[in-house]
Amino acid sequence: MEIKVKICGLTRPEDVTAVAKAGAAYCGFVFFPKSPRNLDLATAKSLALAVPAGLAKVALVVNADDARLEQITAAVPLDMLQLHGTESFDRVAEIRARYGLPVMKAVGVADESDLPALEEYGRVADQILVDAKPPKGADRPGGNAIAFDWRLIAGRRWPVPWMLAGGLTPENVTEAIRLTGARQVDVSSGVESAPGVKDPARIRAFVEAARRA
Ligand SMILES: O=C(O)c1ccccc1N[C@@H]1O[C@H](COP(=O)(O)O)[C@@H](O)[C@H]1O
Repeated sequence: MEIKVKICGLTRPEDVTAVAKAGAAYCGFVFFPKSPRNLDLATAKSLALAVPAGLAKVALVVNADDARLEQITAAVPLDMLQLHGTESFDRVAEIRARYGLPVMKAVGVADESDLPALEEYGRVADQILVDAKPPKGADRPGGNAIAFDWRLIAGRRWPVPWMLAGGLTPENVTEAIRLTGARQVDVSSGVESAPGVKDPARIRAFVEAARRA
């Protein structure tokens, strides 16, 4: 099975073109004001409408309440919600039932003690995103270009499909896939020329490197 790539944090129409051309499976739009990739609803809608069929559109939110989720899902055509905050098991299940979209729950990993949560969220979410835990004092829970020790999850499997994230780059993604056995990978910072500015050559290189694994 071919490795599926998600490129997260698109902000411009040319990013959509680059991601589609490179052959990624998912693209991500960030709705988190403290992120350099944050989008307003109008921009997100116009980007999403430009996404070709076959490239899944994912909205990344952080502890969003119902009012915010209603705004986003009403304005932007989407294929998946990515919950990247401290959403509880019940909240994940509630969002999944209420919005009619598959839900991917991000879980931060720094050491062994973080692994049981992956199993537990795997019982309520459609997919899990295995990401690095943010550093203390970070102003966002992801998108920090930080990797965790991939050996922690080598050979582990969960009840639902999962994606590897955190500090991935075109230079390290082949090794990350070989070590962890991931079949899906997610990147934001590693394919940028500056925070929030995607680089088409790095996007292409990332997808090619993931396929080489
Ligand atoms: O990208 C962001 O700004 C962001 C903000 C808040 C939560 C998550 C965010 N990004 C996600 O974090 C991981 C890892 O990103 P990186 O490749 O290390 O930059 C990825 O899933 C992004 O979608």
